[in-house]
Formats: sequence, structure tokens, C-alpha cells
Amino acid sequence: MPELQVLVVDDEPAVRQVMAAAIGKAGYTVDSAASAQEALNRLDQTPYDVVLSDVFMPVMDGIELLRRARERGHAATFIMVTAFSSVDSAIDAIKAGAWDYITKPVRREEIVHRLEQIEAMRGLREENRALRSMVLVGGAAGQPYTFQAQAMLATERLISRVAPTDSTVLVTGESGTGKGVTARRLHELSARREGPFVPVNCAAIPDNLLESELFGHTKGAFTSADKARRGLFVQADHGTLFLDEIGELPLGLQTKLLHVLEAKEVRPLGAEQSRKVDVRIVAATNRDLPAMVEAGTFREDLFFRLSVFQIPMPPLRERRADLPALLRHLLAQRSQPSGARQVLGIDPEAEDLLLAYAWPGNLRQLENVLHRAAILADGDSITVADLAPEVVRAATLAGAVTSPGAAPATRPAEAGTGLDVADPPPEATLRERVRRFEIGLIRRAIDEAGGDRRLAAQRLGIGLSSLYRKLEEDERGDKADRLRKDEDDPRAALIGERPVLARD
Ligand SMILES: Nc1ncnc2c1ncn2[C@@H]1O[C@H](COP(=O)(O)OP(=O)(O)OP(=O)(O)O)[C@@H](O)[C@H]1O
Repeated sequence: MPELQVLVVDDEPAVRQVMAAAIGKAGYTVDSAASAQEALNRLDQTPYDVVLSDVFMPVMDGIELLRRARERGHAATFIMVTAFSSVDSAIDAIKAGAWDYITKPVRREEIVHRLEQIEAMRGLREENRALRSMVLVGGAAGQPYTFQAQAMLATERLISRVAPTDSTVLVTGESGTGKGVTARRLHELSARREGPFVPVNCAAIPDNLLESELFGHTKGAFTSADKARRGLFVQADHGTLFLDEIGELPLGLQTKLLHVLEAKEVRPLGAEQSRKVDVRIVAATNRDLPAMVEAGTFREDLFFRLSVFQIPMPPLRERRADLPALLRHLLAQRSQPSGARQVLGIDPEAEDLLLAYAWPGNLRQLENVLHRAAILADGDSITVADLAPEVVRAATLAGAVTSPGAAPATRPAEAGTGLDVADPPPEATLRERVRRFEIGLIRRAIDEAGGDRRLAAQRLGIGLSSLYRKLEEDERGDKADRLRKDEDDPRAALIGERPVLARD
């Protein structure tokens, strides 16, 4: 199915019409402009993929059009059309950055052939982009562990059944249960696996930018739009768009999203025309969407549209049967990529505490606790002293630990607060101490809100995107700290390189 949006530019109405008709008949979306100036105006409005332009036109010729289009940041591929006698000027156009030229009289098959070539080229570019993002995400997340616990077998069955279909999927579950990992697996087990997987965290992008991030915009559509942008829907064409934290989507955008899902087309902000897209949607949330529908904060029709097929991710506490094997899997994953010191085992006492803990933060918390413990461990085994305070504290409260190994959990500054601020390094600056204190408050508020980050942000009186930014900054800072301690770890060089958002 052809996907290019083409602009034909020619001052002769008959030529313009014939070319536009041929392109339209081949199934491409096509517009036309009678002058170079009109073409520039249209390019400012719509992110065309291809411009097919006559070279000789009064006032502004095709080469000048190309030059000005590039100056304005338009990336459209240019094909020049010229009389046979003036091939020299076409060659000038190529030097100025045109992709190719064709001579008049123009044959329909020749135009279509060129457009097919451009389409194939574009496909390759998208594939490369998808591969690049796969390497980044795969590298960060490692190989997923396949759960065998009873609660998870039903989930695994749902995943394998729905993945090969094109059905929209809603993945629900507490924070850290692996909703993002499941979304990626759905993509990789589908026929779209060669296409792009584009994740977007609806809560992490400020409301006023979300619309243009998702649907794109034309140049000048708003004050800071200094060039046109395709948007994540178009970027995910022929692939999967993962709308994480869908419960945070503002009502106005819910209406627009519903329209895109129904019409399967997007209209960038400021554009006059819509563009067809072929995107599979996987959405995820840790919110209670039916309750939000009741409360009028989530559109019922969008909820029904998204929840055609739901996959509930069980919390870690319901997959306990797999915990011992999962601990080993995560430790093995951790030691592989860096080649850093390997921690091979876990002391039985430490393992008992890990197995007994409730894991309110699910897999993410488990990963973090293991990561920290593996760095702190002196020998080749993790001991109770290496475990995070909250794990030891829980065991202490339950009476499982009475030994001095529990000391880190009972430091007065931490007791009862859950804040990891008792012992900042002596060289820590005031700013660093404040940051640690702040992040401790944020994490505690999230815990107290049962993982609901929006509620936590509300209670703290800060915006949701600020809350996400601070968590991300902290994760980056933490990771840098940890890797600095692990001097040989080559990942230290990669800090800050992991993208927060998929970008054009
Ligand atoms: N099956 C799995 N095997 C190994 N690690 C996993 C698995 N599932 C999740 N994880 C790890 O747990 C962490 C949380 O996973 P993920 O981000 O997918 O959860 P989530 O439910 O989307 O979280 P949130 O709601 O907070 O965005 C990630 O670091 C991920 O690598």
C-alpha cells in the first residue's frame, strides 16, 4: 500500500493535472502547486515526502525552490522535471540536492517507478531506525525471564494468542510488573516485528507538547515550531505504537486519539490534510480506567476501543514460585554485558529475605535491589548486609532478622520514613543532599499512593511531568554513581545516552 505524500509543482495547468492524476491513480496522496512560492507555503503546512517540481518556472525556479525548502528545514525528496534540451539545469539541481530528475514528456510509469524507489529507500531507513532503537532497549532491559508461576501461565497464553493479530491491546497492572516488556514482546511476536516499535510515555511529556509529539505539526503551527515534525504515529507506521501510562492522557487528546484509531489517519497540527497510518496500538496503565470512566476523567468510548483485548500483569507477589529462578536470571543478566566483577550467588539468609519480601515495586524494585546488592557485595555472594534497607526493615518488623546484619534498616534517620538520606557521602554538596531528600519524599509519596504517580504528584503539589523528570534525573545520577564505583564497567561511558522518548 503506497504511503508517500507527494507535491507536484508546475506552472502549466495541463502538465500539473496530468502528473497529479498519474500519481493519484498509483495510490499516492497528491497535491499540486502552480508556483514555487505556493509550493513553499504548502511545504510549511504539510510534511510532504516527495516534491516533483518543474525546473523552469517564472519568478522562482525549481532549483531555488529546493534551496529555500532546505533552508526552512524541509526534508522532502526532490525530483526535478525538465525539458530534454535543458538537462544541464537538471544536473545543477542534483548538485543542489535533488534526488533525481526526469525529462519531459513525462511518462506515468517513470514517475511511479521513481516513487516506488523512494518508498523502498524510506522503508530501509525506518528499518534501520527500528533496529537501532531495538539495540538500545534490548541492551538496557536484557533478555526477559519467562515466568512459569500459575498466575503467569494464563498471561503468557494471552500474550502468545493476541501477539500475531493486529488487535489493540491494553496491558494493565501495578507499576514495575513488566507492562513495557510485554508491549515489546507483543511487537516482536507479531508480523510487524520488522517495523518500528515506538514507545511513548504519555505522563512524561507536558500536556501542551503531547499533541504535536503524537500527531506531528507543520512548520509555524505554533510559536516554537520552527520546522515540520512527523509525529510518533507516522514514525510508527507499519509498526507498533506503545502508549504507556495512557491513563494520564488529557481528555482533549483522548478525543483526538479516538478519532485517529477509528479513521486510521492523522492530521498534524496546522496541516490541512490528513495522512493514512497503519499502526498497531498497545496501551498500558497502572490506573483503574473503569473507575476513571465513572469519574468522567477517561472517555468511555476510548476505553472500550483500547480494551478490546486486555492483558493484566500479575504483581510479583503472585508469581513467587518463580522467584528463586528469577533472582538467578537477573543476576546472570547483570553480570553479562559489562564484564564487570561477577556476583555468583546469594547467601541463604539473604535469599530468605528476598523471597519473603512483598515487592510493592515489583520487578523494577527487585532489579534495583539486586543491582545495588551486587555492587556492595564484598565476596562473590550477596549477604544480608548488602540488601536494601526496606527489605531488611520488612524482615526486622516481621521478626525474621535480629542479627547485626539488620543495622542498616534501623538507622534513626531512616526508620519509619523509607528515606535513603541518612548517610550521604561526606563530600556531598548541599544541592546533592537536598536532591536526595527530595527524591526520598517522592518515592515515599508514590509508595503511599499505591504506585499511582499522578496522585503522588498531586499530593506533593508538583506537576506529573516534574515528578517523572526528577525520577529520571535520579535514576541517571544513581546509575552514574554506581558505575563510578564499578570503575571497570564500560557502561559508564553510556550514561545519559539512553533515550527517554522516541524522537523523529
Ligand atoms: N519478564 C521479565 N524478565 C526480566 N526483567 C523484567 C521482566 N519484566 C519486567 N522486567 C524488568 O522490570 C522492570 C520494569 O519493567 P517495565 O518497565 O516493563 O514495567 P512497567 O509495568 O511498564 O512499569 P511502569 O508501570 O512503572 O512503567 C524493567 O527494568 C524490566 O527490565
